[in-house]
Parts: sequence; C-alpha cells; structure tokens
Amino acid sequence: MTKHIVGPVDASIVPRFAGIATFARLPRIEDVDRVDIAVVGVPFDSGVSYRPGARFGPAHVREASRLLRPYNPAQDISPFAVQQVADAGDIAANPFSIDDAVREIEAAALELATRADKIVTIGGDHTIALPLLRAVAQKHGPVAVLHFDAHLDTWDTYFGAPVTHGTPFRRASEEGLIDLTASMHVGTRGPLYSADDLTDDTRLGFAVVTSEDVEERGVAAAIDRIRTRIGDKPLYISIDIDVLDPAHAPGTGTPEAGGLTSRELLRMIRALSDRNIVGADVVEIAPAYDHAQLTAIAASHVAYELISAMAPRETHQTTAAAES
Ligand SMILES: N=C(N)NCCCC(=O)O
Ligand SMILES: [Zn+2]
Ligand SMILES: [Zn+2]
Repeated sequence: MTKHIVGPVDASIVPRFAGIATFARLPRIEDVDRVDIAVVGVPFDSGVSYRPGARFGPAHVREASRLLRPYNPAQDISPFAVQQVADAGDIAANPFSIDDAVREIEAAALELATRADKIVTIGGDHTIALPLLRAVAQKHGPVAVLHFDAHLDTWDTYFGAPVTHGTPFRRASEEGLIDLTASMHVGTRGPLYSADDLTDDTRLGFAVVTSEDVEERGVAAAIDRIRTRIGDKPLYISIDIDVLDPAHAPGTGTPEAGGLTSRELLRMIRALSDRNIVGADVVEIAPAYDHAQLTAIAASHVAYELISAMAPRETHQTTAAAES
C-alpha cells in the first residue's frame, strides 16, 4: 500500500514568498497523520556567553528555507517524497530559567518522539543539545555524537553555571548519554582558555578533526576519519553554525575566524546517508548579526542535507503531493 505523503507547497502554484513560513514550506504536524521526521524550533538563547539572539534562529531559518526545492541531486533523493517530513512549530522554553527550559525541552522532545520517528531541531543556542540528547538517549541508549562546531563545548562551568552553550557535551558525557568510543568534534579552531581545554576533552574521550586538519588533509580525508569513527552506531549530529567561517555564517553569537566553507560542511553531511542517523540539530543562528540571510540560507541547506541523509534509500521514490 502506498503511503500518502504530504510534501511542500508547490512553488509553481503558490509563489514561494507567499504564506506563513514552515520549514521548506512543509505541512504543519497538525495537518498530517503520521510523521517520519519532525522539524522543530527551540527559540531559546539564555545559555549564551557572548552575543545573544539565537532565540530568533528558528523563525529566521524557516524564512530562508522557502527556496529549497523538492529534489536533491547531490544525494539523488526527493527527501520530502520518500518520508513524511512536517514542521512541529516551536518548543516553548522559559527564557528566564535555564533549568526550567532544559526540562521543558526534554519533555517536549520526548512527547514529539511519540509522534515522529526522528527530530531535526533548529536552535536556539547550543545549550539545547543537552536536553535533546537526554531525550534521544532514552530511546536509543548512548549515541555516537558527531559535533560540528568551532568550539569544543566541553567546558565545565561559566560563572559557576553548569548548563550553558559552552558545556552541553561535558554534561552529556558525564550523564552517559554519549558513546564516547564513537564521538568526535569537527571544525574546531580558535583561541582557548588554556591547553587544558584540549586535554580535558581528550580525557572525556572525544576525537577531533580540526578546521586546520580539514584544510591540510582535505575533506575526503576528514570524511574517512568521521566514517571510521562513528561506524554503524546510532548517530546524533549536532551542528553549531559557527563551524562555518564567519564569511559564510556571520549571524552567530561566538564567531571564530578560519572556519569551514558551507560547501565543505554540506559535503561531509552527504557522506553520512548510509549511517543510522537518529536525530540532529542546527544551532546558534543569530539573525541580528546576519546579512542577506547568509547564515540562515546555510543553516536551511544544512537541515535539508540532514533530512536527505536520513531518508530511506530502499523505498521507491514517488512524487510528493503538492498541498497548500
Ligand atoms: N557554543 C558556542 N557557540 N560557543 C561556546 C563559546 C563559549 C565561550 O564563550 O567561551
Ligand atoms: Zn560554537
Ligand atoms: Zn556550540
């Protein structure tokens, strides 16, 4: 029996600049029966250490995602036709209490997981990866984490606060949410507090492909290291948009020079389409510092490649029904 899949609004019938923005003009979750992938926003940025504004990231990425088209030639897949993808709106997270917000995000992600097989989250600052990983680990156990970021985000505390956007992977490691034999940071660079930041991170168990490694040895070598490291483990991909060079993604809270190009990042995600991706986030998009939607366009393509990489390959592709 063919499953009925509701695809994006057809841009040849309703201009793509018309209508309320859902991600990629997909249906809202309320408008479909079953969901393979839910795209959900987490407009929360109370965990930032520098520039605020990522709370406006989800709306900004949705706005910039209007131009995405249904067929992805780079992965030879129509990601919205072979699986039901829907926009689940935003999680309401308390902006005045990080503790409350983190509880609310975990609870909302668990609730959403009863309706959707997989969740792709648009942030929000990187604090949100902690409650998202708590929810994912309840379903899958400890997951391999592939973390694209300029920063390690395994620092301990800021001003004594343990849950911030610089600490999610330290807390998640301590809580046993991460399979540390199969996890790695990609694209790290820039000034640190001390050399201990690196040794602490290595002691936790993460492997690292730095931004300099990508430049020196090339993207193909980076992809080899990533694929070997994650193997066939359940994989959670967390992408801080500041992994991109500020030239490619200026709209972010803690930019660092010398980063990846969007082309390099998209290629690395495409190389994961045969892996068991169980969830993903794209975080730290801060529109107040963006120009010409540069950062949001990059983030929307990153999310599109993630959704494409998650798509089932064995299913025969059908054309998505255009519904508005
Ligand atoms: N997760 C992001 N984007 N940044 C962490 C930066 C922490 C710091 O201020 O040192
Ligand atoms: Zn970062
Ligand atoms: Zn980060």
